[in-house]
Amino acid sequence: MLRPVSDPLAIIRTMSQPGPSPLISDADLSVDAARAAIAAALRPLTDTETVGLADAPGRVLAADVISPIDVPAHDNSAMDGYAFAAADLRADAPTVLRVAAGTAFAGTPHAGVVGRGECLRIMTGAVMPAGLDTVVPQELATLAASADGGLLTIAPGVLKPLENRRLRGEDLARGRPAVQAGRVLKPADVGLIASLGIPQVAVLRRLRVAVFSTGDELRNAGEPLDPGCIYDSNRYTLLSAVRRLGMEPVDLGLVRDDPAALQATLERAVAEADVVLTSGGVSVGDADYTRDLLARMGQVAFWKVAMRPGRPFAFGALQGPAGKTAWLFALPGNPVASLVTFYAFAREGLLRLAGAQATPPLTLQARSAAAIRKRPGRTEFQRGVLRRAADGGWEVAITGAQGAGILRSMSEANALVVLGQAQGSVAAGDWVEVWPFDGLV
Ligand SMILES: Nc1nc2c(c(=O)[nH]1)N[C@H]1C(S)=C(S)[C@@H](COP(=O)(O)OP(=O)(O)OC[C@H]3O[C@@H](n4cnc5c(N)ncnc54)[C@H](O)[C@@H]3O)O[C@H]1N2
Ligand code: MOO
Ligand SMILES: [Mg+2]
Repeated sequence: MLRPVSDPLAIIRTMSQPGPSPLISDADLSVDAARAAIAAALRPLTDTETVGLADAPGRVLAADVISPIDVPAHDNSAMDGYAFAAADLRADAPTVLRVAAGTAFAGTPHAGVVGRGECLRIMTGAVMPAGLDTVVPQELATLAASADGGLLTIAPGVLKPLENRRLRGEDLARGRPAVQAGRVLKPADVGLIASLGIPQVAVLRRLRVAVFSTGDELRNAGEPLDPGCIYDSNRYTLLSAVRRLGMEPVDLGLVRDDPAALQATLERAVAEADVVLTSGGVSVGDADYTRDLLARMGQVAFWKVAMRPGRPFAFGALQGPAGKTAWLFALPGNPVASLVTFYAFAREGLLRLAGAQATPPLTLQARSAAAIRKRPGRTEFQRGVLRRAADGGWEVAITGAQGAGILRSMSEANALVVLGQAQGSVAAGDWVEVWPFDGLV
């Protein structure tokens, strides 16, 4: 069993000391203040494990990888052609070189000596023979037979000295950091580490994220739909989002609107995971028990954010019966609000806990394809399709009705359109901020 490395309750307590802190307030926090508070509270886990390179993509590197060798390990040819000494290259007249015996292949260095006035047949990646420093690609030279082998002619001006040679250590010199701790390893990182001859790396252990849905009306897909009920979508949305972030989802299923059942599930979630993601029951309805329970089982930093959708969103920490603690993101029940608050808050928080470096959403500016009505006061996250306009620039179009329960609007979208708290309506052609979904994975 891995131990939690930071104490969520202690951190939340520090944040909630009397003073200018905006936390533990019932007023709506701005999106930026909520994000900053979450970032300030969370400390990355430090438990590490070793994985082979094949299992490394998507994992968070735990320590800098330092290159133990020069890459490449030797000067080598960048082209198939002929190697020779730059001192033999003539700028004003054809360069004529005698072709020495043998060939330098990648993996089989040439053993002989190549003298001045000579060249050697060489393949891409082959070690540059001693004394040679320039390669002419075969298509830029003419080979003619001669009595003692062959003669190579290079016309003036087709090549500069030292061209087509790759230097030892030019990719990475020995002792240099190759990949830094905190990197979420992508294919190029894994390849770079392999190029250093390192077969396994230390990564942070996967963050465990418990997910459950609350509500008497919820049924699992595959079950009959009783009157007044709906199928649970949030749990599948959130489990997918957690998995896409490379973390370990813990599926705790459906929980009825019953305080005892909810408490039992929360306690199990705290025992089994680093983070608990709930959806539903955080508003003010008569069956919204999550909020009160959270306040009893832990500390809640804030309840409400000045945003649409997603206003009833809570962040805090929970303590289980055995003293174990876990972070809590209580997301609103409306399906769009649930995923928007995941993207706006939970995603970055989870990545930070997982030890990943700089993780804000990738944003860009796009022109709005049509007018968008908005009142100042809350940040709005509308769902949009980002595409290239006729002039080649980015354009975004809203995906129809934007109700917080219309999950289709999110499914058809490939981006969120983020309209700032103070902003009013947008005219067609105005620039708006966009968070492409690809940058949120
Ligand atoms: N008087 C007020 N009522 C509401 C307010 C408010 O400020 N004052 N806020 C509204 C907003 S905004 C939202 S969002 C919701 C949040 O409600 P809860 O988080 O308490 O969620 P529930 O009441 O449990 O459900 C709301 C809605 O979402 C559906 N739902 C819930 N869970 C799921 C799920 N796993 N899969 C699919 N759909 C789900 C649920 O059936 C309800 O329709 O409160 C507003 N009310
Ligand atoms: O979070 Mo609510 O979605 O604003 O309806
Ligand atoms: Mg409710």
